[in-house]
Amino acid sequence: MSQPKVFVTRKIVQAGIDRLQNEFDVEIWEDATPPSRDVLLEKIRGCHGVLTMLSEKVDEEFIEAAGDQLKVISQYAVGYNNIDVEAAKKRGIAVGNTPGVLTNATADMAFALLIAAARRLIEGDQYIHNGKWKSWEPLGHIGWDLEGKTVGIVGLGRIGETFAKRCYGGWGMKVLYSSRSPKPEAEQKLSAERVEFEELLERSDFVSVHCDMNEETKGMFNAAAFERMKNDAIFINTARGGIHVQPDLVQALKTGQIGAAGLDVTDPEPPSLNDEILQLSNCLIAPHIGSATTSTRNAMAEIAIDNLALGIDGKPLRCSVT
Ligand SMILES: NC(=O)c1ccc[n+]([C@@H]2O[C@H](COP(=O)([O-])OP(=O)(O)OC[C@H]3O[C@@H](n4cnc5c(N)ncnc54)[C@H](O)[C@@H]3O)[C@@H](O)[C@H]2O)c1
Ligand SMILES: O=C(O)[C@H](O)CO
Repeated sequence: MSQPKVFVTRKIVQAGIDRLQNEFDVEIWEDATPPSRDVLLEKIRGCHGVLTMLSEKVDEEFIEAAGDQLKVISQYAVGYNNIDVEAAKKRGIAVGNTPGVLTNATADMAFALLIAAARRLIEGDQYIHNGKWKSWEPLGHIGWDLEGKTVGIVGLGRIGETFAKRCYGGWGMKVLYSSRSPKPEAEQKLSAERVEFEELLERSDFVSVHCDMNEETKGMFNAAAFERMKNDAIFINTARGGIHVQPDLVQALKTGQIGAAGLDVTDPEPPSLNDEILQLSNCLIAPHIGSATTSTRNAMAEIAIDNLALGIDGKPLRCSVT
C-alpha cells in the first residue's frame, strides 16, 4: 500500500526527519527560509498531511490548494495564530500543535531576556567588543535589581505560570497577573494577585507577555499601554510580535516612557534592517528562539509527527487545538 503524502515546510531535527521518512511519502523543504507562497501552494497539492511552522499562513486558499484528501495540519509550535482553525474545521481537517514540551524552555528565555535587559548585558558585551572598555567603571552600565520587584504577567497559562514560578521562587518577586479567568492555585502557591490589565501596567516593574495572540491581545501593547507603565519598567515579549505595536514600543523606549525591552518576537519577523528598533541600546532582541533547545525541539517533533500520523488515520490527535 502506498504511504500517505506529506509536506514539511522546513527542515526539523534529525530524529523527526528519520521518522517522517520512515512513515510517510514525505517532501521536506530544505532551504533556510520558508517556501514562497506560490511554491508552498504547489507543494501541498495532493497531500494527506502538512507539517507547518508559524511562518506559514494557513487559510482557505491553503486548504483549497491542498485538495479534498487533506486530513491534518500539524503545527510545529504551540502558538497557531497563523492558522484559520475555523476554515479547517469546516472541512473536517484536524489541527494539532505542540503544547507543554516547550514551556520550560520558553519561560527560561523570558527570564534570560529579563535579566539580560535589567543588567544591560548586551550593551556591555558590545562595549567590550568595540574596544571601549578601559577600566572598571564606578558609574558604567548601571542596571536594575530583580530581587523583590513586582512582575506583571499577561496570560497566566502554561508558560506564564512557569515564568511566574521562577520570579516568585527564585527572586522573591511579587507576582501580578491579568487573565481571562482567575487562577486560584497559582494565587495560593505563588501569592499571585489577579488585577486588571491597566492596574498591572501601572504597578509592575517588569511586564512579561505570555498570552496567545488573538483578536483581543493583538496590538494590546500600544502607546496608551506603554504610557501607563513605569518609566523604568522593563517590557518582555516572548509570545508574539503582533501583541505589541512595534512603532509605539520604539517611541516608548526612545522617549524614556519605559526603561528597556527584551524581545524574542518582533513584528514583522525578522525586522527590516532599517527598523528603528534595531538602533536602540535599551532593546535586546533574540531571533524567536524560545523553544530552541535540543530536547524541546525533539519533543516538539515527536508530538507533531504523532499528530500527523493520527490525523491521517482519522484518529483523535495527541494534541489538538480544538
Ligand atoms: N518565543 C517562543 O519561541 C514561544 C514558544 C512557545 C510559545 N510561544 C507563545 O506563547 C504563547 C503561550 O503559550 P502557552 O503554552 O503558555 O499557552 P497557554 O494557552 O497555556 O497560555 C496562554 C494564556 O493566555 C491567556 N489569554 C488569552 N487572551 C488573554 C488576554 N486578553 N488577557 C490575558 N490572558 C489572556 C489564555 O487564557 C491562556 O491562559 C503561545 O500562544 C505562543 O504564541 C512563544
Ligand atoms: O508558539 C511556539 O511554539 C513558538 O513560537 C515556537 O516554538
